[in-house]
Amino acid sequence: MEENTIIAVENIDFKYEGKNILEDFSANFERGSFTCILGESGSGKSTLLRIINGLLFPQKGFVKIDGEVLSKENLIKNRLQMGYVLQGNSLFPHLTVYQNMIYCLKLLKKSDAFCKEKIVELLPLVGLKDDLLHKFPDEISGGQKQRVGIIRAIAHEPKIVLMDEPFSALDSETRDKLQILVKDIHQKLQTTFVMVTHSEQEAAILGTALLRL
Ligand SMILES: Nc1ncnc2c1ncn2[C@@H]1O[C@H](COP(=O)(O)OP(=O)(O)OP(=O)(O)O)[C@@H](O)[C@H]1O
Repeated sequence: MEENTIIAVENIDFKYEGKNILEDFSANFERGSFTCILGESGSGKSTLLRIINGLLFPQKGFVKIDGEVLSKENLIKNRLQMGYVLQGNSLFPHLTVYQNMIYCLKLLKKSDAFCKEKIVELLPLVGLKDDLLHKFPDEISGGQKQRVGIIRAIAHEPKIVLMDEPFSALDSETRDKLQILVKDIHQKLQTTFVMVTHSEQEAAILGTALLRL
């Protein structure tokens, strides 16, 4: 594995109910890159993201995160080094905006004061105001939910941020704004981003690398 590789997917096979989705598939993701995954519907883009996140395990081959083979034993540790933004509303409905944002920080046992400081620092980055913090997800707009989801994914300073069509449920104006915002966040944080998208245009705006399935 090259030194600059942060995620190595090595010769994986993945089947759902006997149907091959990925076959002897390999890919390397460079540290600090923004890889956009493009491909036809059903080609296995979301499946690949779930395999990288350890939500699914391949029947053959493996994924290495920073040189370590992802396994059931080190799954929690590795997951906490990743952020995950999903399509549509993936916020916990029973938690407030603030509680959603600090979810991973709390799993990492960060103090209340640390969490508060971190969220105050991140709010302007995604263009949100603090009057939203005590609302519940069903009291805010789709664009605001995705902004909250982005904070939840980056607040614990993960090494890797995975995004699965994060803007697909949004109107074009909100989508354009959030694309710029995510590009800025990537440039500021220098974190590795992997994003599934259907849009060649989005991939051209955001991606520093392209992966076609
Ligand atoms: N839980 C599941 N059980 C069985 N088959 C599944 C399951 N999840 C996905 N599939 C199938 O696996 C294939 C790959 O799905 P996946 O969601 O990874 O594709 P995708 O490239 O992300 O598609 P899209 O662009 O439509 O979101 C599809 O044919 C899908 O129907």
